[in-house]
Amino acid sequence: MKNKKRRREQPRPTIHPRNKYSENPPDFALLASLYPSFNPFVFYGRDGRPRIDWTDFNATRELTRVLLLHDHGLDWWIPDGQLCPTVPNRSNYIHWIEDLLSSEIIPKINSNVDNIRGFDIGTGANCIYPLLGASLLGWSFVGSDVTDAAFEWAERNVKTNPQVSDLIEIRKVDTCIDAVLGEDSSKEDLLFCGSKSICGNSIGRELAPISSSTCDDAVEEKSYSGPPILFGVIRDGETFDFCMCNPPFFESMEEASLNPKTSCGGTPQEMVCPGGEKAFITRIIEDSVRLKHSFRWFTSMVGRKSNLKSLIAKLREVGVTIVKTTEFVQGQTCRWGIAWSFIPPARKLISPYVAEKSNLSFMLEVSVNFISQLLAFNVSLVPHRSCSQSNPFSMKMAHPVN
Ligand SMILES: C[S@@+](CC[C@H](N)C(=O)[O-])C[C@H]1O[C@@H](n2cnc3c(N)ncnc32)[C@H](O)[C@@H]1O
Repeated sequence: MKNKKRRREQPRPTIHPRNKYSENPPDFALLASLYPSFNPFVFYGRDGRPRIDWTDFNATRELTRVLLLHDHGLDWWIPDGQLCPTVPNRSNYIHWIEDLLSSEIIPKINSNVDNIRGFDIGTGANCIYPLLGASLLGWSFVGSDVTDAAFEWAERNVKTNPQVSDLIEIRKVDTCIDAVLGEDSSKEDLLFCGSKSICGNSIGRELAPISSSTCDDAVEEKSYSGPPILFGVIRDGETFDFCMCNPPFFESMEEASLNPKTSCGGTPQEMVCPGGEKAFITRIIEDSVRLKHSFRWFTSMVGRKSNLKSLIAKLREVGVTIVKTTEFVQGQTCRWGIAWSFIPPARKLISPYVAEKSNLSFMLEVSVNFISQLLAFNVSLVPHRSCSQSNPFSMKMAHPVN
């Protein structure tokens, strides 16, 4: 009882310990003194502390610009209205992936390549994840997007930073996907062609949804019906250590505008998708089945905790070997991270399924011929450094990977 009480009293983690801002939050007064363009957005509250108006898009964009410049040496800009990322929050997702990769529970796909290679689904005009991943950790990226604005501005943000530009490729998703579907695509697969819009906007043209054989009841009526996400975008023979995604969370702009406390911009194309994030991530899961040999980890951000349960059920259904979740506490709001893999874990496991109430992560039992499964994935069989975690079901990391 005592222990329980003590556990509850512990403060919730708000920021990853390796996050640049975990010990030193952005100093608005300092930034205002160094960057005259930021100065007009800073005011002082009654307590004498410097603040900005989080509901002012120009203020949040200028803060992001000066933080990327001051702390990361990145020259960055986005046009009015495009989704403006908050740098400390986006960094948390990068560091969580860093934790997943370094845990070595899932062996490397390509042991010859030292360089970590990621795929950022929906990189946006801001291109924030590739810019942070490349500048903080030297990772290389392909960042995809469907809109012209995202493609043009992401490319611009890469080109204005020659120190990372060789590490980042921006890939425009071909919205005419009947040309790129693989041989195993059935007639039930979606066809989407012609419009430059993605899901969510009235311009989008939808045809048949993806094969119902892989859909469970929970998502049947809200299948994703937009342009390709991974399958059809990943090229033959490409391999990645991970993919990441900050999906269009919402089903409508009304839903997206329910948080008046901040203004981070965001166009309908960036924020909205029929079926919302659940449909979008479900499609990523379906794609991951087809691309299971091309990625070590698949990951996505999840905006609603209630969606985690059905997404995890879907992952079990498609036969993943491991699922990890985490919580990102971002100011007043919470987001979740979900990660999965089809690669047999590096250590043989005992229990078929462990999912405590407080711990949604699990690994499936590695049952049949462990070594031949590893070989099928072309993973390195070199012994790995031992992990500090003794219990693979609750991989304890400095930041909670629950
Ligand atoms: C919520 S925004 C995330 C932008 C950026 N990654 C960030 O974190 O600020 C979602 C992005 O996904 C893009 N998107 C939507 N459908 C897509 C698809 N099928 N393939 C690639 N990108 C897509 C949107 O255009 C938008 O830029």
